[in-house]
Amino acid sequence: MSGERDVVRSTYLIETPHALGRAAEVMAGEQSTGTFVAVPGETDEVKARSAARIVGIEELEPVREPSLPGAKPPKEWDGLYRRGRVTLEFPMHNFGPSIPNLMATVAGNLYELQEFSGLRLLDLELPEAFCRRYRGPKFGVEGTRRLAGVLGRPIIGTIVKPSIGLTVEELRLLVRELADAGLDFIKDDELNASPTFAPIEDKVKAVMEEIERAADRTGKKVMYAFNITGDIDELKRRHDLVCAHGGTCIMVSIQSIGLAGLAHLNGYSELPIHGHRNQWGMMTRSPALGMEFAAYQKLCRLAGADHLHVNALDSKFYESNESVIRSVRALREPFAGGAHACMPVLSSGQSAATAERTYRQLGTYDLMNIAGGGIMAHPDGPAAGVRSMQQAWEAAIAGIPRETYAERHAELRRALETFSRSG
Ligand SMILES: O=C(COP(=O)(O)O)[C@H](O)[C@H](O)COP(=O)(O)O
Ligand SMILES: [Mg+2]
Repeated sequence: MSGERDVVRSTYLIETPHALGRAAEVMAGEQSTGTFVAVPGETDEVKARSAARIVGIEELEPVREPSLPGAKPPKEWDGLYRRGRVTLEFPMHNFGPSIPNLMATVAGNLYELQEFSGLRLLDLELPEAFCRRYRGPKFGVEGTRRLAGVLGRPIIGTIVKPSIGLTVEELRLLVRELADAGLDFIKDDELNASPTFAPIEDKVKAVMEEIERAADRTGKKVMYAFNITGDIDELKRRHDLVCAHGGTCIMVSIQSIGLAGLAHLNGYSELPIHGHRNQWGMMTRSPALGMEFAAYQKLCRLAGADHLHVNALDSKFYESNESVIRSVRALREPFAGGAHACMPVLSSGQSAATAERTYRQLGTYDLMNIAGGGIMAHPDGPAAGVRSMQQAWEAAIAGIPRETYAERHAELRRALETFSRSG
């Protein structure tokens, strides 16, 4: 809905030695018209114009130990840290449809308030005005599929491994092998943007020569996500460089360039933007701090991420499969009156051994499944690694048990022997 008085709603999990209502008042006050003491300028008119409102408090089970250090209890205290879900409503005219200023309001100083021993942003409800200001992904799932030429199955890809250290000539040979093996997508690791021993200018030239040569042979143009992460002026130069060489994708570390950097890039980008969420762990791993992916992904999508990392099922990271499944589903949900279609990127500890369960649990193949070690470390080499991933997904989509399919597909069989983990 859009109107005279658009509002943003933000929902938090809080933990506090104070009464929940008192703690919610502190949050609402500090993030809008109030401060630690009443100031004369905070008139009724000012409050009517700009104060945040508490629109929901739901009490949860209290705890005896604080999740975070530094909370200061009231003088009279029963020793409990109360927990609850609090929803605040902010008039949007306090910050306008501006992601950087929205962040300062809904995810700013409130994390430091001494009234709290835990505070986590769970979700955000944004008005349509955000959708009008930020255009969101230009390619999304459809556009990426069109450019990569992949329909009816996931986009299967790899991360160049070793992540960092290959010379341009070593990279060239690897790309040649992967492209010849029929891989859909290759990406730089987040550790590898423009190392001085393999500057991006040389990398792009060599990689695109190999990709074009393979396309001439096979008719298939591999999508390569070049990591263009850098300072703001470098983003434009590097984007233009990739375009000039016929590249079809760029990648950025979203936290490194910031959401405003991403939105700026999206303003002129002619290519799908592959959003890598490294550093996200420090914003989310503590359950009593940071934010949920439900909130974060909306901001990334508005700012223009065509692809967004969600970890993966059975990955090498701490995140549970349930949480990954929630993230994939969240990316499909429209919000703020727009679709912002964004492709989930399942990456981290992936291999032919992870495909079957991934498909069974997600029930969709509208995703990118990307395996670094799972392709590079195939016992018969990267090309066999590519084929093993393709075979694993063929079997999964056809509903054929992977062990059955592996009887007639040697690459899959060898991959399962190598990468299957218990559990
Ligand atoms: O950063 C990530 C995930 O994002 P991305 O995969 O895009 O880099 C992982 O650490 C690895 O790189 C995945 O490699 P592997 O498949 O060897 O675990
Ligand atoms: Mg990586």
